[in-house]
Amino acid sequence: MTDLCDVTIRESEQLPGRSYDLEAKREAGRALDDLGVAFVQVGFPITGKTDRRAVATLADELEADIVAIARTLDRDVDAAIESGADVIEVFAPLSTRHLETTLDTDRETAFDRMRRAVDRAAASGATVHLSIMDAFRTADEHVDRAIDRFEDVAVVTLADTVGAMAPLALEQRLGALVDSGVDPDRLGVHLHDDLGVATANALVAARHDVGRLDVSVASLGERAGNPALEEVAIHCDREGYAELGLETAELVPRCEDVLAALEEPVDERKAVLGRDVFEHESGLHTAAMLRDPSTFEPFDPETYGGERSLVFGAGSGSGAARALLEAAGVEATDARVETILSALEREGPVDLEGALELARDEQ
Ligand SMILES: CC(=O)SCCNC(=O)CCNC(=O)[C@H](O)C(C)(C)COP(=O)(O)OP(=O)(O)OC[C@H]1O[C@@H](n2cnc3c(N)ncnc32)[C@H](O)[C@@H]1OP(=O)(O)O
Ligand SMILES: O=C(O)CCC(=O)C(=O)O
Repeated sequence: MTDLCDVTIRESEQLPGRSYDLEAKREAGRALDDLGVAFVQVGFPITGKTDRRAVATLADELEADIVAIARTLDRDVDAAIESGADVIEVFAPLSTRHLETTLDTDRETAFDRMRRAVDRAAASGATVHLSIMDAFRTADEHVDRAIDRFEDVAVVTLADTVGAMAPLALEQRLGALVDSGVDPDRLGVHLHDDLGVATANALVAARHDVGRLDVSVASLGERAGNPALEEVAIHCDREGYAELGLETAELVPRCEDVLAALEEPVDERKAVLGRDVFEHESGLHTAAMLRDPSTFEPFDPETYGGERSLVFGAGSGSGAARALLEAAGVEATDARVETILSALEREGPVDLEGALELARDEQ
């Protein structure tokens, strides 16, 4: 079993110019809860009372465990404790690059600060997760040491902070960790999509049965975003990579609810959620799909609460016209096919019902 951690609210708000009010976060959180996501990462309480209130409110209202993030600083951990988060996720880097530029300290001091922050968070009674930023540009030995040293935290997340990881490399790294005896249930993975393979990477992690997998609706998140929740969910459902515990029949509408709550548009061609993805107009495709929709679709969108639409018009061919006449119960003579094609060209684009109406008129 892999628990999904939805990071949409926290990650998407880091995009330039974004700010979501409490009501938007509550609505988004409710939709994620209905979907059955195990963790919802809501905010960064040290940033101010808006995030503290959002974490506190959602922790009260949702079934999902609410995650608040904190640097390895007492004030960050205290703010996360005060917010009442179910999970305090302490994050810090161990890569040489980040130690020099972000923390301006040495690795041992960074380890000591992690220990202090983790102990402080744990003393509050909250569950503690630890996220190693930039983990895949960090020498393996340091990450391995963190996994080993922080055996007391429920999950150690490895973050591909800049989205530089490739699926085969991730496969090797996670495989090596599991082969060396690390319990995958203790591992989390946080990925970014800068090189367009975040979902592929997430599937690699799911196949390794990691305990926590971070995703976001429609990939919303810093820069190119994170693995798309909906893509990961459908792959896992179809291929059996991991049991995610989601209400998959509600997947599309609940993701749409999250986007509506945050007033975030989705690209028309975005896989699964984009408007164009299950809309078909070209003649050869619609002709075949009238007989069997699976000809040009990887899955029936209704399985996940979505819907397909067929569009007819100038791009329709005689195959589609014939199939429309057959579906309307009208004999498909050559003359009728010609008439239908002219009607579609004149009236189109029309939806399936409109096209069937034209076909029935031929009776
Ligand atoms: C996981 C991520 O993506 S990080 C989340 C990014 N989100 C945001 O930045 C949210 C908006 N940010 C903010 O509101 C502010 O930047 C705050 C409240 C987070 C921090 O504000 P401030 O502490 O005043 O300063 P600033 O933003 O410059 O933070 C830099 C400090 O954080 C420290 N720092 C950064 N990461 C860490 C870490 N993981 N652990 C400990 N310290 C850290 C730096 O060393 C630096 O310390 P210094 O001030 O002693 O030099
Ligand atoms: O893993 C996390 O949630 C925090 C770290 C992060 O967002 C990142 O490194 O990209």
